[in-house]
Amino acid sequence: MRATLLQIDVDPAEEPAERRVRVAATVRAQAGADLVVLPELWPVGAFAAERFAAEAEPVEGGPTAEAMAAAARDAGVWLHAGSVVERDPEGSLFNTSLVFGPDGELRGAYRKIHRFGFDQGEAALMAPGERVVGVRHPEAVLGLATCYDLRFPELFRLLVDDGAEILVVPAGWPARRLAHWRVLVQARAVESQAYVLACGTAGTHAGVEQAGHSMVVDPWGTILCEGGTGEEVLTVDLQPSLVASTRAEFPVLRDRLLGLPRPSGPAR
Ligand SMILES: NC(=O)CCC(=O)C(=O)O
Repeated sequence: MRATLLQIDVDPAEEPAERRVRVAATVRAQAGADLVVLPELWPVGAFAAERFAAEAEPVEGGPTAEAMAAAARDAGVWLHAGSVVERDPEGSLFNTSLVFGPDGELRGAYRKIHRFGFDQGEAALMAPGERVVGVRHPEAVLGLATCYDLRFPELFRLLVDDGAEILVVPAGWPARRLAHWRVLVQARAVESQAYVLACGTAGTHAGVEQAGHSMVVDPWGTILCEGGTGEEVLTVDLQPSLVASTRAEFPVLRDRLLGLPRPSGPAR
């Protein structure tokens, strides 16, 4: 199974509409891939909070969704189109990831559950998602998470319990916390015994330098590829059967002790 991560440079000098055209052309150039992955909020930038409301769009029929559906169809690829600022019919905003099949049909949408910003930016402007989302790709079950979600292993446990074999994580991660990113991506792969495809943005927008360093990690925790800091296309071959064989040979997930009582008082 060939996976391609498109690490996109979010340059504020390029308008979202121009970026959509450029990214759609890059997706079209990936014919032959089994899965193409884009980063979090690449049309506007994950930290460009002042533009979220103006760039918000519906999940179906919005400019990013339309452009990505057409690009997936033209290339004949499964496309995790990263995320967009979604505006729902009631006017609430969400950070929503979209997955399209090779026919251009929307196969899954995930609203980011953990919003970043500690009461500012995304956390102040967007509503949280409330649903754990998996998508059945012909080769493996995809488990969806977004950026800051990486810090919440309990979400990944739920994804694994729902059958996820490839965890797909679009991100807009700052360079300042690159060390966290690398550890967290690897940790989610090791504890889940799953592939992690973590696709970040490059460049600097809203004064926040992006880490880049998109990564693919296998179920044993081995880093199969890692990007640099600029715009980049990373292609890697995955072996989905490795998920089941790793879980069978080293059955750590089987040893989970569920239902432990919560501590009844402070530890002494
Ligand atoms: N876009 C994000 O979710 C950023 C997350 C982040 O910067 C962090 O967890 O650190």
